[in-house]
Amino acid sequence: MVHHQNKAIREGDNPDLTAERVTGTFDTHSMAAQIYNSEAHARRRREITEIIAKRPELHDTKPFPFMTREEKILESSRKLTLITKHMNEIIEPNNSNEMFHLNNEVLGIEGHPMALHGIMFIPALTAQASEEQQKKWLTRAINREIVGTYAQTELGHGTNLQNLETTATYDVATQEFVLHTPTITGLKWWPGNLGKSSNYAVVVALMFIKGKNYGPHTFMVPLRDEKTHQPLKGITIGDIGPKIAYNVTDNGFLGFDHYRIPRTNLLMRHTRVEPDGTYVKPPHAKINYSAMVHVRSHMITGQAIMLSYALTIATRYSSVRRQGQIDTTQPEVKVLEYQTQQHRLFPYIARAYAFVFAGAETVKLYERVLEEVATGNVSLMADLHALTSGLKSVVSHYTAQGIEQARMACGGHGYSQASYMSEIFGVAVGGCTYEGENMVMLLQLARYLVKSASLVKTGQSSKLGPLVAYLGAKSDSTSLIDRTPTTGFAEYVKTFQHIARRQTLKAADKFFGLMEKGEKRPIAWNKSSVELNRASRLHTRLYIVEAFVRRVEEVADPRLKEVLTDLLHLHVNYELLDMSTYALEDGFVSSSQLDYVRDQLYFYLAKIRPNAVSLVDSWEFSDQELRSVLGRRDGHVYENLFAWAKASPLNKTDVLPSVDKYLKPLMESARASKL
Ligand SMILES: CCCCCCCCCC/C=C\CCC/C=C/C(=O)SCCNC(=O)CCNC(=O)[C@H](O)C(C)(C)COP(=O)(O)OP(=O)(O)OC[C@H]1O[C@@H](n2cnc3c(N)ncnc32)[C@H](O)[C@@H]1OP(=O)(O)O
Ligand SMILES: Cc1cc2nc3c(=O)[nH]c(=O)nc-3n(C[C@H](O)[C@H](O)[C@H](O)COP(=O)(O)OP(=O)(O)OC[C@H]3O[C@@H](n4cnc5c(N)ncnc54)[C@H](O)[C@@H]3O)c2cc1C
Repeated sequence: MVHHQNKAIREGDNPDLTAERVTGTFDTHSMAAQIYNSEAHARRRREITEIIAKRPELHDTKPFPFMTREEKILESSRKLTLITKHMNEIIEPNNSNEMFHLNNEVLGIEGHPMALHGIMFIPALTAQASEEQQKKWLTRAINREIVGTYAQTELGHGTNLQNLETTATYDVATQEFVLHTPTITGLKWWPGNLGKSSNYAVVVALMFIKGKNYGPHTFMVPLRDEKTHQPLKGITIGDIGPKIAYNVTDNGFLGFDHYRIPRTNLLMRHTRVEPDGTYVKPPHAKINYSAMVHVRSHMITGQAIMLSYALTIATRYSSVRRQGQIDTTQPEVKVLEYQTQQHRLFPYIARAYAFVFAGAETVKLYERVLEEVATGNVSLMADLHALTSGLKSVVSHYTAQGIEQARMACGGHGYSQASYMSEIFGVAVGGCTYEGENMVMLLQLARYLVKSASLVKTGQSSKLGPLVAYLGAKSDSTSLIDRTPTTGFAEYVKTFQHIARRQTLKAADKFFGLMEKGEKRPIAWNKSSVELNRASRLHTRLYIVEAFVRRVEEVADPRLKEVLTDLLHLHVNYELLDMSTYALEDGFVSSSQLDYVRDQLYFYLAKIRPNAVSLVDSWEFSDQELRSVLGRRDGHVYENLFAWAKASPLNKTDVLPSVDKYLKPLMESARASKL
């Protein structure tokens, strides 16, 4: 048997797809180790996939698009129960990476009844509950004796936390907090799994003590009777209805009617209220926002994975789909031969790699900050907040764009739910909104950039943190791209730094200038906000490029290094063209340099072409995880599309009741009236 570099090759596969895999120049298992940050983790992913493949009870009983929402919820609860029962046979206990993979394989991306339990409820209790509180709730939560969510957003307020309407008023006499929803707009609205699944929630409410508003605080709140699952007295609760996607998750509403909880249900790791109502403030005003920072830090990787789902589907399909000719004397070509198709897909393949590398760095920083905050050191919280705010916005935005490009690259079949593209898009695009609407989060990063710009302007560049140190550096007078013999990326990085620096300083100038002219700070901020967000995007895109460069520099295997270097070339040239307005406007890059950048882009599209399928195969998504007929590993698309169509519930009978009831009588009466 021949050992190929691409480990996805199997006998009997579509030969067009096998031919693509044979040309791969690198070992896809080794690339998976880069993507998943260690050989051990990549291997464990494969082992988990194999275990699941052998357990039919963990497979979908029918394709998700053929199920109603109720059926999907039932099916996902069945599988959730099974994986909870057999968890220790499948994954290492408490390994969140393995749990994430297990969920993606078995439950899929549409959510499940305990999605928020793992993503926010447990992280909130871990970071914000005191040790005593953790003994009481965290162990029960980890054991899944109770199911919880994170209830913050309201019908009338999501972004602006200071104006939430839900109040928690301290009653000194009974040592209780009274939770209350004063209006319809104060109903909690959106929290995942709040509607039907959870019996507890970490609720965010404005805390009032003796008439004083202490702002948003987090409380552990029982919602339903633990035995009967009936809502408790004083609680109004339900599902908010179907959404664009993510419909297995019961996003919910919640109202409180003077609902009492003990004082000790305020999460008190960092903040305390004494029995007499004395408030002990936390070491950082935003420390209670930790569950949001947790998701923002991890969702970068989650988004990269969803982008890669779509790219895997589109790249594999483009290798088996033949349409038209390039040379009219030759047979029809694979659509992947078209430069336009390559240009549509390959830069996003590069972005997906860039995002997953940036995501890994973000999680590392998050874990460091989590450890430091636990010991009272809050010095890096602002940096982490700025970084994750920018990354969640930029990455979710390009992920949604990339998925949509991948869908269109599949032509008509991309529009069928057999491709699963619409669900992948719908779930991923939610990331532009949840955990902070993208524009709002870019503005959070902009606050950090403006402060940094002000240090530069006042000659205090030495005080700049490592993420923004480049703002204090001097630019060359022009970019040296194409003017130096070096094949490295230093000139590109310098050019991105120049662009981000110039835009940041310019936007900050606009903001400070407006204030100097007498505008009040918030008005000046609003009038500068488009320019400020441009700076945030450019800063974040620079960070992503740098994270990509750092990773490529670390890679030792020469075959991997070569293909990753090709991808990085593609990435920097594509990004620079995409932001060429900024590069051209002060003459830092000339139009002839941009011609060079364009040529480089086309060169690397062609160079990557033989590795395209191997680059997407390296993510090692199983068919069960992808849930896409078009993206099947074996490339047998057409016969399976036909089988899928035949399985459509509409094809259970030859004549639908709607035809019997309406269309037949309509046609009959039309015929009769002609007589
Ligand atoms: C291996 C595992 C892989 C896992 C992959 C996981 C994938 C995950 C997929 C999940 C899928 C679906 C789940 C969806 C779940 C969704 C949940 C939610 O959406 S929960 C609700 C989220 N809501 C928000 O994000 C609201 C956004 N709004 C805010 O965050 C705030 O209101 C904000 C920040 C806009 C303003 O806050 P506030 O009004 O309090 O601020 P001020 O104006 O008073 O002060 C600003 C000041 O504070 C600093 N700040 C703000 N936040 C933080 C923070 N978190 N940390 C540190 N500092 C913070 C800010 O920088 C300003 O500082 P300044 O010095 O004044 O400039
Ligand atoms: C799939 C999904 C899952 C969710 N899960 C949860 C959950 O589990 N728990 C939870 O509590 N919430 C959850 N949410 C809610 C989510 O966090 C909020 O919808 C999100 O934070 C945005 O807030 P909003 O809806 O109030 O938008 P708005 O703030 O009303 O945004 C509307 C528009 O106003 C703009 N805007 C608002 N404020 C400003 C500003 N200061 N400056 C400039 N522009 C501004 C925005 O950019 C946007 O264009 C979820 C939402 C979704 C879609």
